[in-house]
Amino acid sequence: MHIQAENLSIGYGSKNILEHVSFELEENKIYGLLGRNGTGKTSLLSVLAAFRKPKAGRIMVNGEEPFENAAVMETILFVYDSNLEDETEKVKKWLRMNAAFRPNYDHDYADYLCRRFNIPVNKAVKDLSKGLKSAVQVVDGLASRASLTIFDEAYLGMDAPARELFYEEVLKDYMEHPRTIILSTHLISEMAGMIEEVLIINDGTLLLQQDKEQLLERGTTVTGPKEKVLAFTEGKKRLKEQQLGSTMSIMIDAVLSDQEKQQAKAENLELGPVALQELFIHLTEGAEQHAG
Ligand SMILES: Nc1ncnc2c1ncn2[C@@H]1O[C@H](COP(=O)(O)OP(=O)(O)OP(=O)(O)O)[C@@H](O)[C@H]1O
Repeated sequence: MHIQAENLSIGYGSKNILEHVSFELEENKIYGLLGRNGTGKTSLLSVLAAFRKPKAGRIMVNGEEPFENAAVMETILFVYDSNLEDETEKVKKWLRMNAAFRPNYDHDYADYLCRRFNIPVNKAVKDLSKGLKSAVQVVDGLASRASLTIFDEAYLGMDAPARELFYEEVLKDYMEHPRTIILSTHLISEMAGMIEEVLIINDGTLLLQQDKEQLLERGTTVTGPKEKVLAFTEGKKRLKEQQLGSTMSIMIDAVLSDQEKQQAKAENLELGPVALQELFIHLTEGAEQHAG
C-alpha cells in the first residue's frame, strides 16, 4: 500500500499536536514510528487509519482519500489499545465478526495463532487478562492480512514470551504475505530488529524518516585513552560521555568517512555501534513535550 501524507496538521480543539508533517510510505515495508510519550503517535496513526480527519493537509492511500471510503478502509487495519471491557462475545465469535469486513482474512491462521498464544477461544473477550486481550487483537491484526497493518503498542500487558511470539509471527507472516506494516513502540530495543525504516516524531513535527541501517550509521561510540578520544571527536556532535579511569567512551552523531575510520584504527581507538534506542533517546532529548 502506498501512502502519501501531505502537510498534515493534527490536533484537538484549538490545540495542534502535530504540524507540517509530510511523508511517503512504500508498499511492503516495515516502518517503526517512534516518539516520546504524548508526542502524537496514536493521533497520527488514527489519521492514517482514517479514524480521524487531519485539521489540515491530506492523506492519500493508493491515490485515494481514505476518510469515509469503505473500499480503502477495509484494506487498513489499526490495532490499538481499544477498550474490550464490555465485549461480551466469545473470542471465537468476535474474531469471526471482525473477519467479515476483511477480504484477505485467513481463518486457519487465526486458529493457529489462538493456539500459539494459548487464548481460550470459548471465553468472553471481556473476561480475558490484559495480555490475552492484546493477543486477541494481535491475532485479528495478523490474520486480517490488511495491506496496511498498524500495530500501535499492540503488546500492552503481554509477557516477554508472548511478545517474542508476536514479533516472530509478524516477521514470518510478513515474509510470506508482504504488506505495509507500521509498528509504534516504546520497546525499541526489543523491536528494532524488525524495523526497516524509522520515523521519529518530536516537538510537534516529523523529526526524521530514514532507512534504519543508514540511521544507525550516524551513531558511533569511540573508546580509548581519554586524550585521543577527545581529540578524535573534536568538532563532532557529542551525545554522551563516559569515563572509567583513563579510558573514555564518547558517543557521537556523525557519519565517519573511511579515512576517519582508518585514523581511529591507527590510533588504537575502538569504534562501536550505537543501538537504535540510544540514538532515539539522544535525538529527542531536551525537546519540549506536548503531553498533558
Ligand atoms: N481525544 C483527545 N482529546 C484531546 N486531547 C487528546 C485526545 N487524544 C490525545 N490527546 C492529546 O494529544 C497528545 C498526543 O497524544 P497521543 O496519544 O497521540 O500521543 P502518543 O505519542 O501516542 O503518546 P503515548 O506514547 O504516551 O501513547 C497528548 O497531549 C494527548 O493528551
